[in-house]
Amino acid sequence: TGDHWGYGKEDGPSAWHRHYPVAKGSRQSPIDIIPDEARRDSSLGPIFLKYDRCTSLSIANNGHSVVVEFDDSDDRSVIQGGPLDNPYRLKQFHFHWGGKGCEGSEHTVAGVGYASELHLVHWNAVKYTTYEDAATAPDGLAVLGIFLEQGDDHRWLHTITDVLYMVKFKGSATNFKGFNPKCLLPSNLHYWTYLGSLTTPPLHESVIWIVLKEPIVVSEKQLGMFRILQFSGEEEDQRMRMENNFRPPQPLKERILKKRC
Ligand SMILES: Cc1ccn(O)c(=O)c1
Ligand SMILES: [Zn+2]
Repeated sequence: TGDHWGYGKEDGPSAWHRHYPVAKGSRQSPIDIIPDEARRDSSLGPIFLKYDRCTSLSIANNGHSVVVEFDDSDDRSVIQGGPLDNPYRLKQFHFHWGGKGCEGSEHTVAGVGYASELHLVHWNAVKYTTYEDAATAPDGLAVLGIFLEQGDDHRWLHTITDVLYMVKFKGSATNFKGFNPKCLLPSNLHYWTYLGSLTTPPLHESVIWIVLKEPIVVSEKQLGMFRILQFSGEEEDQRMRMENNFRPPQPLKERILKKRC
């Protein structure tokens, strides 16, 4: 049992449509962002990230990425403003990355990918009772996407990379309290926004995407730490290094990409 999908040749993004036909839907993610084609929308205000009282709980390897889970039992940490009609509660964040020296982001900008992409997943607890309900609703989730560019060491990312050895195998998890993802934000919160989907199965078309224009900078050494993770469990014989866990861009179809400069 468990997930039958992955990022390999047989079970990767090009095969996901067999079990998840919405993969060929009208609002799939990620997309290639073409800045010149993004429409400036005067109704789009700034986004506000109220993470000061956030409560991280654990860090885990779910066989597809490394995920930091938060206590989302109240509105202590939310994203609001921008394209959002109400606050969305922070539930988890995770990363997508490539192989050594290769691109690994999900969104691309004018056809160019970044080394990695951080996704902060929030859900609409005003309209929906549970995350699961929100995850299937057209305005249920808001995911903040942040590009990671290779360069100097990131001052705070080591807080995460230092504990990755504890969640090397699929299904492993450990306590991870007191981490505030505010330290992973770039200085400028200008963004693109569009209506899309989860980028992993079940690929629900329930995400209001907010992708920041300014990447954060992390070192190749820090990126390399993510590659000690394995897709496979400790008991499985073939060792499968966790890398290239990204879905390529999907057709924009009838959607408009908007921006707030
Ligand atoms: C909810 C969810 C699940 C997977 N990914 O990649 C996302 O970006 C968001
Ligand atoms: Zn993601």
